[in-house]
Amino acid sequence: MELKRSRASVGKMKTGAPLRFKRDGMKDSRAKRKEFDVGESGDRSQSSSVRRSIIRGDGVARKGKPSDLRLSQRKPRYAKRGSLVADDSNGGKKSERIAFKPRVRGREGPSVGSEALSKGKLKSNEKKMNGRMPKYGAKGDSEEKILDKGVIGEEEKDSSVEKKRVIYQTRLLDKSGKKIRGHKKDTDDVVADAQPKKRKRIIRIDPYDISNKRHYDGTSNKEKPEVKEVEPSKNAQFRAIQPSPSILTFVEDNLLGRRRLNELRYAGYNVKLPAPLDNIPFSTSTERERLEENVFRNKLEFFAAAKVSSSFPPPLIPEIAFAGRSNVGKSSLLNALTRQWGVVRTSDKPGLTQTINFFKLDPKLSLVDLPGYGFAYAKEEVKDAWEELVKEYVSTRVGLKRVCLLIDCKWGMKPRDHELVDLMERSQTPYQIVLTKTDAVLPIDVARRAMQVQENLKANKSIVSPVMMVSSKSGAGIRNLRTALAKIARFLKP
Ligand SMILES: Nc1nc2c(ncn2[C@@H]2O[C@H](COP(=O)(O)OP(=O)(O)OP(=O)(O)O)[C@@H](O)[C@H]2O)c(=O)[nH]1
Ligand SMILES: [Mg+2]
Repeated sequence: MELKRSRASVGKMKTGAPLRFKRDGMKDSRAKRKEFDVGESGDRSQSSSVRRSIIRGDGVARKGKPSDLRLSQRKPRYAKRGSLVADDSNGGKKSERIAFKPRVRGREGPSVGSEALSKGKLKSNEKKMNGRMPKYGAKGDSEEKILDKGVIGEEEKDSSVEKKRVIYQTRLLDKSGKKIRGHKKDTDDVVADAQPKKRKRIIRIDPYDISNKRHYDGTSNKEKPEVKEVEPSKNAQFRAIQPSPSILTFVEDNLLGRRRLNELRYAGYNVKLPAPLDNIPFSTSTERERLEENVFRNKLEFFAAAKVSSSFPPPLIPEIAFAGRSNVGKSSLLNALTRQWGVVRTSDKPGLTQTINFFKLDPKLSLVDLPGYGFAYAKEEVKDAWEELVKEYVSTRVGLKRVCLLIDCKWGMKPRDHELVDLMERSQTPYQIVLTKTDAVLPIDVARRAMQVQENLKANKSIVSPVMMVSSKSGAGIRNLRTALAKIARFLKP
């Protein structure tokens, strides 16, 4: 066997580039593989540290470093897919692109023949490598063939163009329009693609691997899961409320709920005022004079505060109390009713009013501002004490003519509100529900809330109808509440 040294490789010998050889009579692809195999050892074989020998194709052993052997056993670095190598087929002038070398598992070692592995450690190492490499048997052989096909050079590529006879199965119909089965028709010869076909990627599945399998959890897909009837949320329940026409009319007539300025303007209100509907903040006595109810024209005067029941003033004058959760707007409502802003202190911080405050409005009537219950910026024990005080007041106070139970229109009645209602029911204290801050919600929601409260408490006996709806900010509904409360004063005896 004779090896030809390519011109290009001879030229590169001086510069340390790898050598390339071509055997006569060997297929080009084989020859190139030989190039790769012998590759790196090239001129390094001149090195003094001789440990191994590399067998050349003609059986002559060449000396080289152990690394050379390692490299030769590995896939050559420059034999990557699409890499360029010099070849004398082109006269050594140009570099040519060789075909893709497909990756082949387990057969990437040197393709030296068994006769070549006759000397030294190389043989034993090669054997070791072969022992380590997975053996695919017949498959490996086929892959070897693919490898050979894969590395064919340009010349062989041209020669490997073969004409294939491709048979297409066409559908033929008989006269009745039925399909004639099994008819094959020869078509024209089709020139197959000259490019070598890409090898199909085979994914081997381990039949014993259960890591990716679904575990059977005992329920079959056919069985329909029980559909639990989910109770609609509180919000959904609220949205489903249909207010009565009378409530809706009342809301519209009194411009309750959130309104646009234009709407108020068309209704004849001076929107430049902070509270155009009824309230005139920092009102003077002349403005109070215009109030429709005499009793509310009087000056509101603070006369007592109580932290405990023992410090309640004597029940000489009939009282109307304002109860409710903290920050619901009790103190603000007192100011709005009397058009006397600043007499009763208000704050956006829940828990401002901490004592029971008594205000004299008329020789026949006093208004009582109660501390709130529920959330407040105060210690738990203090809040509990307020609640107890309020409960004691509404259930035992002599001369208490009515309790206005204020409910925030946005949030509705809470459990503590119901507690107080129950208490007043037990003590037969007359109470009236007043929805506050109606300007913060839509008119329809004001109506819904009124409807909801009315429905919830319709069985109660001490409740005074109807449910009042007010806004201390816009003044909506204040006039109606005034009228309702003035009636109490009218029939009272001092
Ligand atoms: N938007 C709007 N805000 C209001 C209304 N009434 C009161 N407020 C506001 O609500 C906050 C609380 O008002 P207060 O009158 O102090 O409430 P309260 O019930 O006396 O509160 P406590 O004394 O802490 O129990 C204040 O910031 C008021 O401006 C109303 O009708 N509409
Ligand atoms: Mg208050």
